[in-house]
Amino acid sequence: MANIINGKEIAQQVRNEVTNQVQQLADQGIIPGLAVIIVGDDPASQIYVRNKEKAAAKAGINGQTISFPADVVEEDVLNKIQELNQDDTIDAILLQSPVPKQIDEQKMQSAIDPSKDVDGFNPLNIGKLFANRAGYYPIANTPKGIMRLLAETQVELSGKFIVILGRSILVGRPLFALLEAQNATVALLHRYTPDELRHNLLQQADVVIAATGVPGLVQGVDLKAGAVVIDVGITRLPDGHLTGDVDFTTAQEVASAITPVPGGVGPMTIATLLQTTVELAVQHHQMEL
Ligand SMILES: NC(=O)C1=CN([C@@H]2O[C@H](COP(=O)(O)OP(=O)(O)OC[C@H]3O[C@@H](n4cnc5c(N)ncnc54)[C@H](OP(=O)(O)O)[C@@H]3O)[C@@H](O)[C@H]2O)C=CC1
Ligand SMILES: Nc1nc(=O)c2c([nH]1)NC[C@@H]1CN(c3ccc(C(=O)N[C@@H](CCC(=O)O)C(=O)O)cc3)C=[N+]21
Repeated sequence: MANIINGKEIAQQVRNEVTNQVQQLADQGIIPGLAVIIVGDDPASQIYVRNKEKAAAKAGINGQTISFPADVVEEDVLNKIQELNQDDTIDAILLQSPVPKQIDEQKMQSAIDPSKDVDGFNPLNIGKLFANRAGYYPIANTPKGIMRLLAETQVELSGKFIVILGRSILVGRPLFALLEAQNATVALLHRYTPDELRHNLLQQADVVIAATGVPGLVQGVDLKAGAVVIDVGITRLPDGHLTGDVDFTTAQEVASAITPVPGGVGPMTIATLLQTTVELAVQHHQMEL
């Protein structure tokens, strides 16, 4: 039976670290500022944004949410981003995904000042990540949180074979770069990966990270005995429950460690967002913690 990785507990540890850092900054008269922009009324996005706002307030971060109606014109969002770029009280800007069709998400991501880009979506920051550059730059929080989960669970990465399912800029792609930088051999799978190839690669994987939003994509029989399984997927079932991409019941019989949904990667994403916000504030004020 697998060790169930307690994401909630590790996330709480990260949040305690962040709260301490915020207190140190407060002693110098600095309050980190996080602005979250949300466009439209997607209920799932609304919940995430509310969670982020609550978590920021609890840590002593100045969180503000800017809501636009679903039919907002692109120029209004762009103007808001430019205003926040200029605002000295704001250290971190997040544009909640997805956005309605009339908004060019990539254009918005490029407009966010790279030094306030808390999602790490600006091409400058993505380029640094893929070049494995030294020095500080923001990295997407879900992948960054997963790296912390793996470190806290003492999962060896160097020389291991890792399969990532899903190649989004939010999860799969940055994870590929982070894991490869730790000397793992990484396969990045997607919708066009043939089923047979997916099964073959999964059989060999020491670590499996599923981030597709396809419930049940990974079953216990797919896994190598002792594999570490990280389930990023979140799908709300008709009965209101949340489920991941991994069939937890069969997978936990084969895996050596596995993250649950909820209570695994999700809480780490929120905690890491707060951590990155504080890091950006430290950078802006040229301080060290
Ligand atoms: N726990 C957390 O903190 C977070 C959870 N999530 C959840 O993770 C999941 C993924 O999110 P996100 O990356 O934003 O989603 P996207 O929809 O942007 O990307 C999904 C990815 O999965 C791939 N995919 C779809 N079907 C299959 C399949 N059958 N086999 C292999 N790959 C497949 C897609 O391939 P292709 O590129 O070819 O279309 C795509 O690359 C969602 O459930 C989301 O809710 C997301 C962010 C944070
Ligand atoms: N620009 C941008 N950056 C993001 O990081 C981003 C985004 N857009 N759009 C949507 C996804 C999704 N996401 C999650 C955040 C928290 C939980 C989370 O807290 N999950 C908890 C509880 C979930 C619940 O109960 O609803 C859990 O899994 O235990 C999940 C998913 C961030 N995302």
